[in-house]
Amino acid sequence: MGSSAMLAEAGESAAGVEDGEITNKFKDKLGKGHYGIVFRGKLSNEVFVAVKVLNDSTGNGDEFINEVGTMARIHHVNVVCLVGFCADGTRRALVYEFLPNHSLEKFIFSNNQNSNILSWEKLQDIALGIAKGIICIKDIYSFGMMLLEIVGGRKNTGDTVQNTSQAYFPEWVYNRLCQGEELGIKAEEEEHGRIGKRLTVVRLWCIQWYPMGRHSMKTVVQMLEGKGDTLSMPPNPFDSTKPARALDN
Ligand SMILES: Nc1ncnc2c1ncn2[C@@H]1O[C@H](COP(=O)(O)OP(=O)(O)OP(=O)(O)O)[C@@H](O)[C@H]1O
Repeated sequence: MGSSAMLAEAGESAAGVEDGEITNKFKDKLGKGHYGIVFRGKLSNEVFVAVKVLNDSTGNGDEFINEVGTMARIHHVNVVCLVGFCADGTRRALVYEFLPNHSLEKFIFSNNQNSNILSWEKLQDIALGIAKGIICIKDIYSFGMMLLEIVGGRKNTGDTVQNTSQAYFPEWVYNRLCQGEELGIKAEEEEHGRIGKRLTVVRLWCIQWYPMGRHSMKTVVQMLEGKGDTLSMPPNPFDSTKPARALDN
């Protein structure tokens, strides 16, 4: 299957992932995502890596190999670099460069109101950086869901949001926007309110029911950069009756 090709480039073998040599027998768990558990590891050249051991998978692995192929072609400063992978029957693992600064999640969902809270400008920069990074995997929907977490994860304390979880519901957000009502975005400055609204509108464009109704990542980048008159109101994302067409150039 050629599963060790990339690791070989890094001077490693797939067996080193499987038998836990790279991860010191899977001792140091970094976290858990939807697709598996991530362990800290070290290659023989002393380079730290993060090894994501995927949940039990089915199928013959073609999809996995295709996915790896796509990820391996992405080289962007804003996207974590895939160092290698391992595929042995249904056991699969991905090896990434190790990122020491924790995940975005930690900063978005921090319980401490005073520390680790990212400014709206920073959040916008991060969203833009990610959009530029994935401009060629075109996963617009996932990007929209991530924006949902970025905006909704902020502590919304305005009177308009009785229940902070409302900010997570795109339908609620969409209706408020249509009625020109406040989104309950906590913003001390007018500009911050504008950024919050911009991120919200972009995310609604990204999660349109029909893929053809979603904006391209190129347009998303322009919207996030605030270029031109690109911040038009999207159709109702949940209206599955009429396929909307995005107004991309
Ligand atoms: N390259 C990495 N370097 C350091 N830590 C990582 C790395 N990748 C993942 N982690 C840690 O492992 C955790 C789980 O990551 P994972 O990519 O599996 O899921 P996620 O990004 O949280 O969400 P999702 O499952 O939706 O992709 C992260 O929150 C982070 O703490």
